[in-house]
Amino acid sequence: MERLDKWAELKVRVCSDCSRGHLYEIKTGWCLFCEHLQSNNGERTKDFVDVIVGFMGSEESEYRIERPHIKAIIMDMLVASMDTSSTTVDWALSELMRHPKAMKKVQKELEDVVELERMVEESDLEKLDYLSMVVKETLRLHPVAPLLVPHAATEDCTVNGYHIPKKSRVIINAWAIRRDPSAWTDAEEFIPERFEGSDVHVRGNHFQLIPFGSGRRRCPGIQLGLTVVQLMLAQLVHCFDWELPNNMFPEELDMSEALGITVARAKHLIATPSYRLHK
Ligand code: HEM
Repeated sequence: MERLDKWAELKVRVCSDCSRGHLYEIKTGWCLFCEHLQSNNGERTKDFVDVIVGFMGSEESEYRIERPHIKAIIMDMLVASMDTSSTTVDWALSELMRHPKAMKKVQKELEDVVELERMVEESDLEKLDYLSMVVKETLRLHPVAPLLVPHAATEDCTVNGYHIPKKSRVIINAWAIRRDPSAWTDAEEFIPERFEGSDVHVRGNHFQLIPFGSGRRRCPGIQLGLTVVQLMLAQLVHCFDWELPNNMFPEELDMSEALGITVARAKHLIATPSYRLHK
């Protein structure tokens, strides 16, 4: 009910330049496109929208991009990036709270690399090896899109003796692969150290770990997704110590999964932060 009421409050605003209606807040009176077109004078750093707007109506470019395409691309990016990234951070923080030793190890790494006088920055991430292992292990245990996205065979093929006719719908169970005992020891356990000295990555070259899929239709947002998740998680555990409510023991934290296209925690993670930086 609450959510419906919120939608009812939303008013369609009209851009004062192109006169099209938009559902989002228009700060300048212009919509996203007109805002970008008006301020495309080299004074500010170009963003992603500037780059695609630059292709609009261009005769020379091999791409024919117009407003509806840009809207669809931005919508695709928002839908594909928001839940996936935030859910991964939620699972990572939950796992760290269930494993206080791992939490201490990440915080110690952050203290050594960043210290406690400032916040973590994106440029610090490449030096945070243990944090990167924690994120990999989280994506192994909690692939947010457990069945990836349905694929279709473009030609007849045979995999492991199974014939797959052209145009069949193929669904990959990434969730089951990550707990395959022939690929992982103690598959159910959260052990970031398993990636120490290992070249197994999440980018789709190692089929035992494919939280972003693999091949030409794998997630195109891998780099952005990993950066956002690592930076958010680093900031949360660098800036704050976290405590579970009612003196709950770490192992009592409920890790049940909710069913959905992306698999989130069934119950919200409730934890109390206390600030730990010196500034
Ligand atoms: C932790 C973060 C993320 C995870 C775990 C994730 C995971 C996935 C997975 C599993 C797929 C399906 C791949 C397949 O079926 O083979 C996918 C597709 C996709 N992702 Fe992500 N994603 C993340 C972040 C992002 C971000 C940040 C963006 C863009 C800004 C993005 C854009 C897309 C798009 C556009 C597709 C569809 C690709 C296609 O159909 O060709 N994702 N993602």
